[in-house]
Amino acid sequence: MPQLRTALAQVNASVGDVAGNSAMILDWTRKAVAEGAHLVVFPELVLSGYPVEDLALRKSFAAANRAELEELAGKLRAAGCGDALVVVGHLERDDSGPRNAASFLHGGEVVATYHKHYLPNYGVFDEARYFAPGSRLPIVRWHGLDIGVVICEDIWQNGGPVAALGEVGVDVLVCPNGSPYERAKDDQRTPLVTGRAVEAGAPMLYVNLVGAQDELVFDGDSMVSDAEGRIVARAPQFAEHLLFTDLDVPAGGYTSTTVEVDPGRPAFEVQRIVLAPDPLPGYEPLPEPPLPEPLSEPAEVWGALVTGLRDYAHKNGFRTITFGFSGGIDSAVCAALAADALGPDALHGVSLPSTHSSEHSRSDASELAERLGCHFQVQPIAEMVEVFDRQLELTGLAAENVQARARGVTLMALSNLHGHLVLATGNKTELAVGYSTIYGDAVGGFAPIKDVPKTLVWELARWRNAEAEKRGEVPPIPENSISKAPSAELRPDQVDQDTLPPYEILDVVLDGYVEGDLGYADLLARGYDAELVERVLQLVDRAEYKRRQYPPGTKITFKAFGRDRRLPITNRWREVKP
Ligand SMILES: Nc1ncnc2c1ncn2[C@@H]1O[C@H](COP(=O)(O)OP(=O)(O)OC[C@H]2O[C@@H]([n+]3cccc(C(=O)O)c3)[C@H](O)[C@@H]2O)[C@@H](O)[C@H]1O
Ligand SMILES: Nc1ncnc2c1ncn2[C@@H]1O[C@H](COP(=O)(O)OP(=O)(O)OP(=O)(O)O)[C@@H](O)[C@H]1O
Ligand SMILES: NC(=O)CC[C@H](N)C(=O)O
Repeated sequence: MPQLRTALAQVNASVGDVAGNSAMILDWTRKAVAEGAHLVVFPELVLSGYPVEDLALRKSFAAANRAELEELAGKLRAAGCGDALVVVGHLERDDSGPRNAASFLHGGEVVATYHKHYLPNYGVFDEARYFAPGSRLPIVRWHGLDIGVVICEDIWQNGGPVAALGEVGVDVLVCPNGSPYERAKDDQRTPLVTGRAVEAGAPMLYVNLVGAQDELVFDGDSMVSDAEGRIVARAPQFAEHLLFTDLDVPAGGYTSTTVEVDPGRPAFEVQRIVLAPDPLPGYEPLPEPPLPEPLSEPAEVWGALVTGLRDYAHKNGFRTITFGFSGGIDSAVCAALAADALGPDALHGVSLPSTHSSEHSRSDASELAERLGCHFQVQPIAEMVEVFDRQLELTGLAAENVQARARGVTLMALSNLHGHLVLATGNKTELAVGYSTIYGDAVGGFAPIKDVPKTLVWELARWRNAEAEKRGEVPPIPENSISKAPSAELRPDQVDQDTLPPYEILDVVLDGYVEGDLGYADLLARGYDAELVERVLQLVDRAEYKRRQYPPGTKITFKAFGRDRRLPITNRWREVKP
């Protein structure tokens, strides 16, 4: 018979909205308590939002977080939730500096606080810049069970607080997380959660944020592992969710108050808080919900891209979106994403034909709008371009790029006029090799597919159309946009493949150079053509300045351009000597 009903609140917090996040925590705790939860756990830094970046350094922000936490404890009691134990992630500051903390709230009070020990400082994370690491392990005895807490990165490193809690003995381990999505991350996450549960000898309650913050998407995927390492409950990805589990754990009682200090291992101070020493009587558990079906790879990426775009727009106050519909694959995929994220009525597509635009670019663009049921207008740019060409006597590349820039100016004017968010439609492959016009098609506020390699753009288009067919809906993307050869249409009969290697080869080489950080010799050792590798590396290195000025966009890969890959713009190092 179970003795503890737990609820994991997989919620979408907003960075900086301390009052709004607090109201959300209150609301979700009420729902959980109404369903009989004794323990409610929220994600990492849920009160401040995550990541807060340099807001962590601001004393006023840390003080507001701590004050709100204490008020929240009172509000929870006033709302009839004072008998529950609620774990809330929050920012605070003490003499050592800012802390990434999680506190236990009960009976109108903050009864114990844990400070994250391992601070991730790689990839997109900079937590050593912000937080002082903690070394105190509060263990709260609640209805006869000893409950310990660790935070996110604490389970990604060996020999830290989980090992220590395993030694002293806990009955339940809770883990609030802010773990961003990337492709195939679940292959690491699930074994980590189950492995740490086994290590601690206790069920692990892993709760992750959901929703997006700038370039990061949190996919949720909260889960519960039993002490033997079996996943017994799991929340869906990309949706808010309250995950209930009835725990049937034999209370072990603590074995020790101190942790053995191994040389080379961090020391921890165990702090015992007894709130309710006796176990609850056993009760009838809730029926166990089935584990959600894992999403297919393209469905998961699509979910991440939709979430990233929707939350960027909404959290920044945009209700509508505009960008150029060229009839090509990139703008078509961006349009399908925007329609899924904000609804077709929020999408305002614009065809911007120049003298080099083909007939199919216009017809494919209008067919896209028709299929999606979004707004659509045609704004020819030929006359604007002609004025520039004549006045500045433009030829060659300068004349080609003015077309892309006339489009950029037009779209930004429509944004100013109507308040639309402008999307830049570039994909990861183009960003890598600098295949876009700076201040031209690179303008915009958000770039939804900037971390999606071109070959994956096609795969997503085919997948999204097939999904529509399965559901008996109109496939959103015109077949011609998928099958035709990509072209910038900046001069007559131009196609991408005149100047770039075939995308199938390019993406593989880029994967080695960008994601794998391989050097020239390593790439040759993989059997790629030397001349092609040289060219690709030169293109990538030269385009750093352009990438640095590209709009933010959703991260889906292990290494996205931006925070994940920081290279100097002014840089004379060349893998291949000129
Ligand atoms: N290190 C540096 N730091 C700061 N700025 C730097 C710079 N190096 C050049 N620049 C500036 O950048 C300018 C060159 O960049 P930019 O004006 O963009 O021009 P550029 O990169 O030379 O040309 C654009 C390329 O993208 C292709 N394109 C354009 C549009 C769409 C697509 C597509 O299919 O999606 C492809 C087009 O065919 C062409 O190959 C220079 O004139 C200079 O002002
Ligand atoms: N004729 C056009 N009308 C409207 N927008 C355009 C037009 N041509 C280009 N654009 C805008 O500029 C972006 C870059 O397009 P371009 O055709 O140069 O290359 P692309 O990377 O192959 O993109 P796409 O696959 O969307 O065509 C397009 O996605 C679109 O937003
Ligand atoms: N917030 C964190 O500590 C996240 C770090 C961890 N490696 C993750 O990606 O899940």
